Amino acid sequence: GNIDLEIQPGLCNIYEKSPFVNVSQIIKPDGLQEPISRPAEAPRASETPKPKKRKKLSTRWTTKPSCISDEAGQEYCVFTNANFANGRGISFFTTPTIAENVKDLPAFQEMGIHDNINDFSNPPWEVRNIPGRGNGLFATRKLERGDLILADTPLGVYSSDAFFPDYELGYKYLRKTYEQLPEESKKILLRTAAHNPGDMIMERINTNAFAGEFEGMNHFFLYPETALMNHDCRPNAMYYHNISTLVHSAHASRTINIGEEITITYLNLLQSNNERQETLKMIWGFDCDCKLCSASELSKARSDLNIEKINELHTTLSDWSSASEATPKLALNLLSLYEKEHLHAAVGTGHMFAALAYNAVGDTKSAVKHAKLALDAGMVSSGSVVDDGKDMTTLIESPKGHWSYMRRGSR
Ligand SMILES: C[S@@+](CC[C@H](N)C(=O)[O-])C[C@H]1O[C@@H](n2cnc3c(N)ncnc32)[C@H](O)[C@@H]1O
Repeated sequence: GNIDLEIQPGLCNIYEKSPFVNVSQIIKPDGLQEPISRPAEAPRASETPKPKKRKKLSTRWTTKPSCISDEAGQEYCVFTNANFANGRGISFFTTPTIAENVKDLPAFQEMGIHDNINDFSNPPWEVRNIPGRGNGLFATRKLERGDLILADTPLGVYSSDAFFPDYELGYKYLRKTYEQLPEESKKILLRTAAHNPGDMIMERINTNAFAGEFEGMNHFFLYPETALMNHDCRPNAMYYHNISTLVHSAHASRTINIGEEITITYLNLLQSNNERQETLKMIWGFDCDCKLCSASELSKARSDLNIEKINELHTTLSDWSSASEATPKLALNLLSLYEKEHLHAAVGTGHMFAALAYNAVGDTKSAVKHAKLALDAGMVSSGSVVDDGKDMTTLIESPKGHWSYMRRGSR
């Protein structure tokens, strides 16, 4: 299944949105990574980025693009830059317009931007093969919350529209995205799992790729090292995807002991046990036997109830209308539900809700406290770390000047 990425300025967020019909897919979104919705008119700190000095790199495609078009005449081409990310290479299968825009991204423009990325010389994990789940990553060093697990760039970025008009032809072009990569990268790509027989590249996209909107169209991103992580419904790692650098990174969301498997979630965790298990079976072809999936019926029912409450609290706390029933107390309830449900990765989001809820009733002291806690947890709390982080920083600097101040009056 595809992991669904919602792309935002500078970043993209991974969670379930529009499912990709047709493609069975990749890794799924994480319901915990949704940015907190703010009132539409709220000024966003992220709207005034500082201009960066950029060193121009050569961004020529290293292979002449080859193209197909659909019935409407829309062209999709294979674009490869074998020098991308210090020689790792990258292929796109997308429209010429998008390929042109991509060249302007910091990923292609900023010298040295990938210098510490794709470095697997001394990782805090090793790959182990476990019967019934294939390869997985296991910690070889103790990791603390926030520690980097890995950061990689994609070997392929594929528009979901590119290969559907005619599968046979589409697969031929998918094959080119692979063939045109450097030899070493081809090997890395082939090491990823394909859980169904079929087209060699398509099936790897289905099993491993993240899906999301990119330059206004749905795309799949194949991150080959990220792809080594197995799923758990209460994972110990969180990931985020930076759409301007094309770097995907995973961090520990709690302490991970030596020998423990490092896991992420493939789907929105804020669903019931049955929903999650059905999706995992249907899209990734496995019966989930993680701790939560194997718990007693009673524990699962309790957990489902907590998840329902969490979803309700998200809705209430995101309501900035005059009828809003949001209070700081509800935000604290939310935080304790995350704890109870072992949704470690969500703690930052919970503090963010609390900071806003306190500030909205004029308790600036508690607001600043929670904003600081949100920032502390921030690295792993949210797909929109950049925006939310900036928002929290603004709140800490001047709670009374923040858009949320007294928005809900005093209660
Ligand atoms: C992104 S890959 C993960 C790495 C994969 N195990 C490998 O060998 O490269 C996704 C595939 O791994 C397997 N998988 C992931 N999580 C699993 C789990 N919790 N239990 C069993 N199989 C799992 C499934 O076959 C799934 O389609």
